[in-house]
This record gives sequence, C-alpha cells and structure tokens, in this order.
Amino acid sequence: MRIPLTIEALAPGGEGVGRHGELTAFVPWTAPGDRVLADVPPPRPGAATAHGALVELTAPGEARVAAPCRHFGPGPSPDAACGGCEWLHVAYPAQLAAKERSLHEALRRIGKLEPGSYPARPIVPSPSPLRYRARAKFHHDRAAGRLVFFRRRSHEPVRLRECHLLSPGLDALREAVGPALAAARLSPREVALEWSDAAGRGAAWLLLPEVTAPVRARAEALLRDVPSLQGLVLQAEGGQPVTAGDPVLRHARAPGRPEAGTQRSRPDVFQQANRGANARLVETALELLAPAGEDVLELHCGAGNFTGPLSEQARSVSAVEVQGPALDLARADLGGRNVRFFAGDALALARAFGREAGPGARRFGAALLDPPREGARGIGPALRDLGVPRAVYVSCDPATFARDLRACVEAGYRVAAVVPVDMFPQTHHVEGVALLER
Ligand SMILES: C[S@@+](CC[C@H](N)C(=O)[O-])C[C@H]1O[C@@H](n2cnc3c(N)ncnc32)[C@H](O)[C@@H]1O
Repeated sequence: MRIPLTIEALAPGGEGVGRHGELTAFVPWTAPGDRVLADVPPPRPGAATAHGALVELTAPGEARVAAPCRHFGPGPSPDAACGGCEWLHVAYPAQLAAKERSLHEALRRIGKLEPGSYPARPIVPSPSPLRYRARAKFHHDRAAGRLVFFRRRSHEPVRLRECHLLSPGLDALREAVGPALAAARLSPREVALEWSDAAGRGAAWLLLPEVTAPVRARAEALLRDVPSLQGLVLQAEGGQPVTAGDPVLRHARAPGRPEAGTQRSRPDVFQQANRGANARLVETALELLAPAGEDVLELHCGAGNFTGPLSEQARSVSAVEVQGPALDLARADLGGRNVRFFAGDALALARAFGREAGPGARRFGAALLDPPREGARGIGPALRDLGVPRAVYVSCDPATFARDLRACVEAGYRVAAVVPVDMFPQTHHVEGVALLER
C-alpha cells in the first residue's frame, strides 16, 4: 500500500523512520524531516512495523543534502542503488547525532544502562566525512572486468565508476586492478584492497576457488601489470594465505604526524579502514585509560594499533591476539620494546593470567580490549578475577558492547565514561569506547 510519511529520525539500521497511524515504517534513502510517499507491504495482523520503498520525495527535510555520487539513491539502473553508502544524502551533523542516539539507545535497551547513569562524552567525528577509506572489500564483476560494490540488499553489481568513500589512491588502485584481474584470467570471489599514502602503493587479498602453481604465475603477471600494487595475498576458501610480491604495507600511525611513527599492515589482517579517525580513536582510548607507568593487559591487539602507543606510556604491555599473521606484523613493528605478545584466545588467556596471579593479586593496573563484532562474552568476571581496576572497552558493535558492559557492571565495574566515535561516515556504523572502573 502507498502511504505518506514524515521521516522523524534515522533508525539504528540506517533507514529513515516515520509513522502512519499505528504503523512504524522504515524507508531507505530518506532523511530526517523528509516528506515522502512510500510503498509498504500490507502489514501482517498485529504487526506494528514495516519496511517500505521510497516512491517519491514530496518535500525535502532539513537534514537532506545533495548526494555527490551518481551511484547513490534508489532506481533500477545498474548505475544506481549502490550498497556502499547509506547516508550520502544526510548532512554530517545529522549523521553524528543519529549515531550518538543509536549507541546510547543500545546501552539503554540491551545494557540496561539508563542515559544519565553514566558520563557520556560527545561523539568524536571523522576528520574527513568523505574519501576516508584506505582499505575496502569489493566484488569482481567478471563480465565488466571491474571491482565493484553490490546494489543495496542484492548480489547485483553496481557499474561502479566512482566512489566517494575511497581515498583517491585506493580508488585509482580499484580502477587499475579490476581490468588487470580479467587480463590475468583470475576470478576471485572477493577482493580486499589496501592503499598506503605513506608508501604510495597498495596491496590486495584475493579469495580464489583454488591457489595452484598456474594461479600463482598469473598473480605474478597481475603484479607486473599494476605497478602500484606492491604485493598480493592469495587464499582459497579455508586454505592458508600464500603471498606474491610484498603485501606488507607501511602506514603513518597518525596521518600528518610523522612523529607518531609507522605501522605495518597486510590486506588479509584486520586494520581500521579510516586512518584519520583511527588516530582519534587511539587517542581517545589512551586518554581514558591513562596507562602511564602501569602494567597493561591488551586483549585483541591485532597488528598492534593500540599496542605501539600504549607501549610508549605504560611500564609494560601484555598483548593477546588469536590471528598469527596479525601477531607477526605487531612483533615486526614492536619487538624489543616493553611488550610481550601472547598467541591465543583472549578470554582463555585472561582467565589463565588470573589463575597464575592467584586470588587477590593485582597483575595488571589497566586493561584495554577491542574485540570483533561478536564482542567479549565473559570478560566482566575475567577482568574482576584478575583484579584489573580499570579497563577501556573499544567496540564496533553497539549490541554486543551493551551486552558486555552490562556483564561488567554485574561483575562490579561502573561505567565511568562512554564516547561514540565515527569511523564510517555515510553509513549507520558507530564505534563505542567505554571506561570501566571498580
Ligand atoms: C576489531 S579487531 C581489533 C584489532 C586491533 N586492536 C586494531 O585496532 O587494529 C579485533 C581483533 O581481535 C582478534 N580476535 C578475534 N577473536 C579473538 C579471540 N577469541 N581472542 C583473541 N583475539 C581475537 C581478531 O583477530 C582481530 O585482530
């Protein structure tokens, strides 16, 4: 059925939300204040919500801006409906306000942490709302010989000719690698590209049906064909990564601040995609943690994004990570410093440290954890049993963040600060940082 709506807000999943009688409708490509006509499926009996499609923008709202990309917005054309951005039509301050709201709402709803019951700091914006990505995952449109994103909620490729999220270097690499993959007769199922402004070169990870000797020879040809590509990681589903050339890039830890040093990365190893916002994230986490002179436990250290700056302030860092190649990069950057690396599961190792220290002992003066989307179930009691007096939790998923903060509160911690950070402008994603104290 076709209904008129006034869009009241941006929902945590990214769609605009409006009400029609008893029905709450979620409509993509809409902005707060928009008046629209939307098609929604007839609501099932008793259902109070529906997901609709935008039919017409009857009057633009106060938060709406002109989207600068030809691929953004609804439409049947293979040039349109790119799934890469959600909010290119929403002014950046309105995006930030929506992200702040959605993080605190998750803490209230899932974490049972009422607003006002913990100190909330303003959201930290990304230094650039556009062209901020130094790495991204693509699909290879074999027919067109291009690296592309899919259309929103589909597996159809967009005929991607520009992207306003990619840094200029990464976008140029994307343009070069797509046709070169086709020329090298490589058909990856997925491609991750990474660009280093510091190196002026990039690297790629290719997920392939198989990695055989002829495939490796064709990968070498790809490297010859794209001089700005420094190296490749080739991987078959479930197989071990194999390298060609040198896929290890070096980045400035904080863009524009050479004194912060450099960090190694590889396209198959987790790294924050937005390097400018990452520098702010690291700064925020360390300011909250105040690790000076402490023995610090760092869980989920990855390639050492927080470990390097932590080691400069802390007395010692014990850094835990489960992924071998990430630890190799961290060790290459930080070996010889006051850091001990531990390979293994964060929770299991935190519990083992607690058993080693014995009841009542205090082995660490502070902890920092930065788990993947699934969060760190069980971490509250583990930190308490370790006697950790304060911890900073960095999260990319508000739901698991809220769940784990609740468990930390039940284990005796108090939430002493929450700071949202915007690592992904033009999308609904929001990072949360919390300080826990006991
Ligand atoms: C969000 S990333 C953060 C990495 C790093 N702190 C950074 O800022 O780049 C999460 C990291 O946790 C690691 N990880 C995932 N599950 C883990 C586990 N059970 N134990 C330890 N590390 C884990 C991943 O390999 C990944 O490096």
